[in-house]
Amino acid sequence: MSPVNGRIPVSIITGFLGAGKSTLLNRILKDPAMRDAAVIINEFGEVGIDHMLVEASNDSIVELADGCLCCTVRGELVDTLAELIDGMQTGKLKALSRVVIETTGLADPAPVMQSVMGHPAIAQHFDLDGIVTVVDVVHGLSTIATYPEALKQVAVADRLVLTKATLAGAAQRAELIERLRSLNPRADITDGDTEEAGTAAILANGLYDPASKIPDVGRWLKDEAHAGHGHDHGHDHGHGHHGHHHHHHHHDVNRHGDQIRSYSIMHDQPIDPMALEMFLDILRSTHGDKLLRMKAVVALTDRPERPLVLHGVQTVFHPPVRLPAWPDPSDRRTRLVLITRDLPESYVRELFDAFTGRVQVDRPDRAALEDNPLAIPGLKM
Ligand SMILES: Nc1nc2c(ncn2[C@@H]2O[C@H](COP(=O)(O)OP(=O)(O)OP(=O)(O)O)[C@@H](O)[C@H]2O)c(=O)[nH]1
Repeated sequence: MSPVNGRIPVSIITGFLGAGKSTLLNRILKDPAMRDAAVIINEFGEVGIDHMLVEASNDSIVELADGCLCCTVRGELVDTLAELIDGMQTGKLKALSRVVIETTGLADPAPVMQSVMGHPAIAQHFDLDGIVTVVDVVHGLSTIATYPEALKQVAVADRLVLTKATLAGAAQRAELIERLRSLNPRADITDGDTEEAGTAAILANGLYDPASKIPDVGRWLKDEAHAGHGHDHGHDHGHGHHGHHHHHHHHDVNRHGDQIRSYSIMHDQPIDPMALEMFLDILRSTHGDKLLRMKAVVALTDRPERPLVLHGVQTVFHPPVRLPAWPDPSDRRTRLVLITRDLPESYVRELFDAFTGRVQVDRPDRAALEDNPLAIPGLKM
């Protein structure tokens, strides 16, 4: 793959929380055609987990050495793209064949696209080469109906990749496809479990053409162009966003309404597997519907040197996976990142503390909760 017109193709992988973006990206990165690609991963929450998982779950150390470059966005997307150009011009980076941007699950794709298409200095060097939207067959329909971001992600796609079909029925899949077609008649629809879905070819979709999309897409892009680059997307409300994450305004979780919150929990000591299981059980059974996304890398008392990776997507908890080792052996702290709707951080934190032994005055501890799960603080909210 060599850049067209001297400009570098940029592909965006988007899709709602937990749809399977990173899983797909990990597969694509194994394609030799991705050797000279740069990957930009956006995530929110003050603790990064995605970069650990992307690196850990593909043998990308080799791919990195081969020239596949992984970087986590530190500032705005535009700055990052500008840095890539600068790196190539000063010889610090070899010529890139492609850039792939994985957005957060709540990303409104319009500002991301606008960064590439609407910024003169960037557009001189990069061409938007397609938007791949990952849609989870289990949650797709309800997610599109509930979250405008999910609907936009589908409407702007050049290609839709369906995941988790084996966890859903054929009728559910057919109904989803019908809805996807009504929102986006032209996008190619690819099954995520096919070989084709895991290759670089699905990123190459020809140059982006808003005219072929439903009329709203053009309007969204115009809205973003009007909004300019320096506008304020919301306030911090004192939750969760520190340091460089202030710059992530494209992905500021607070842009998505007051009820949606992202927060993280860190823990220094290995956790008893039973305690973890009970914490998750109670969280899921009492408030699973409010848990949009949970990602965790956990040190268990049983083999703390091999962290457990947990993925919760709404009410579905995927089978946990043990990593062979910590991505960064010098930091073996447990991290949980949660994205919730109408579920306060204090509730989750107190529940976690109750099971991991950080008992507080006036709060039920683990023994009390095992006796009477209804003693959970906030349960009667
Ligand atoms: N059964 C099944 N599980 C899948 C499939 N694709 C992804 N998963 C699982 O779904 C969970 C979430 O996948 P990710 O790839 O992390 O999803 P994501 O879209 O990157 O998540 P966010 O970055 O949080 O938005 C993981 O446990 C994956 O193993 C699929 O096609 N089938």
